[in-house]
Amino acid sequence: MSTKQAPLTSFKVYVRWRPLPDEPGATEIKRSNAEAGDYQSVTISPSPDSASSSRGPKAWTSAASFAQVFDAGDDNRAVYENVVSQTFPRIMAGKTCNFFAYGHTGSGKTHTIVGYDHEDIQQVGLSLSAAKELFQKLEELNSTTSDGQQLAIGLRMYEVRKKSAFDLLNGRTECFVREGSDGKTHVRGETETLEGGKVRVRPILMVPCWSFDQLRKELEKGLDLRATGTSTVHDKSSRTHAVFELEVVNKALVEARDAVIERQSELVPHGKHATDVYLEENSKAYIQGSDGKFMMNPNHTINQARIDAAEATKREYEQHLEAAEATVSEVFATTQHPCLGGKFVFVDLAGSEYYDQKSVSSAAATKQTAEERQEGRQINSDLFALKEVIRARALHQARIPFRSSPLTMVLREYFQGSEDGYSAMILTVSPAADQYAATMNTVKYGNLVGMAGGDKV
Ligand SMILES: Nc1ncnc2c1ncn2[C@@H]1O[C@H](COP(=O)(O)OP(=O)(O)OP(=O)(O)O)[C@@H](O)[C@H]1O
Repeated sequence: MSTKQAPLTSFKVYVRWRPLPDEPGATEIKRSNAEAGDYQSVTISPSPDSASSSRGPKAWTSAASFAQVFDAGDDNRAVYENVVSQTFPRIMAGKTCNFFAYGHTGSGKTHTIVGYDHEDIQQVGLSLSAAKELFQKLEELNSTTSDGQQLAIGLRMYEVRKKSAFDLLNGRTECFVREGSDGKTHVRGETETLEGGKVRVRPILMVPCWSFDQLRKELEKGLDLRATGTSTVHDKSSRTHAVFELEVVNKALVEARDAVIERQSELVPHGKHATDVYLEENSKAYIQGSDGKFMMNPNHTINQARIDAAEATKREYEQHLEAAEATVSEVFATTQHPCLGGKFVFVDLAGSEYYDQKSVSSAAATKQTAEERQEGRQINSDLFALKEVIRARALHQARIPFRSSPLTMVLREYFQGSEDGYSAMILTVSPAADQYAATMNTVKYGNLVGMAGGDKV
């Protein structure tokens, strides 16, 4: 691992080499890094003599766009301590920090974000290590906090696939990604009709966890539901972007948010009734004459009192909703803990082999089904959109293209979550010679992202 730490700017990109896969005949590419100020550049070449060869892939050197480079010998703990741990002051101030793993299938994204060993602290992925350290900090605060204000970690886990999100803590329920009239992205499930005509649309479920063991068990249950497709390279290849969110919550916040969902359910039938009454009264007020034209119906007077009564009831329920929303704001305003609402977001992005589908060999492309090709195109456009969002933010552009893909729509809340939040991307790459093209594509993508990030614009 390079030991130098780049300053904590708004976006940083890291490179992580995985060990050479234990396969017969596996050979390594040549690779090196060079320091330039606080950052590093990476040089890769397929074999020691290829730089001078006139045929085949050549050596390639990135710009100095990487904050740090982790070697194959660096374990998850080392990555955690260098990438995530330093962001705690922001989380404890209630901000949002996002961490993305980007790389080719089998390069170590899931290994980095969640890990395959959930017990050994050296091996657990970044999300579990962050949960562990966060619980330690919350326990200290809880020791001097009254009962109702005790802090916990709210866990959300979902996968984004095509235009939907699948809630991993709620039986993989499909939720739809939409923009609301308030300009915010809403990720909500199917409409459920409840007793008394109430209509509920649930957001992604958040499970409050009061101990590390509880959180780990919930996470493992969610992981069992992760979709795995087939891949020519890695049979557990994920074709989805998996999002793991850890938010500092307390009982009052959980209850206040539940009350908002409840008040929204109650409002829906009254809103619908008010619209129905208005339309009914107005449609009776007009009749069609023999010439086909509409005219006032002389036998009907609009019952304005009926319309007003329905509107008044609707308004009453709107006020209940406004009061519930105000309670959520009040919980934040009156908390003794500024960390309330602080969020870690870890994203295990879909395989980078889908990025720039033009580079997929025709042999590999013909092996894909039509659905796989369509899925590949969507992943490609998600990853392109993510790069553009990061770029636009770094350049402080007035218009950030969050709407370009369902992935960036979902991520909007996290990017906008707090003004001085922080994001990092870890490029996971393989040193195997037969993965050279994939590695090159990953590093090139990260180079573009890293060039845009933080203070390098
Ligand atoms: N840095 C690493 N150290 C040790 N083992 C690793 C490392 N990176 C990956 N591996 C191992 O390689 C295998 C594939 O890794 P992983 O499942 O994390 O890949 P992935 O990038 O998430 O792939 P996919 O996109 O197909 O889901 C796993 O068995 C994992 O434990």
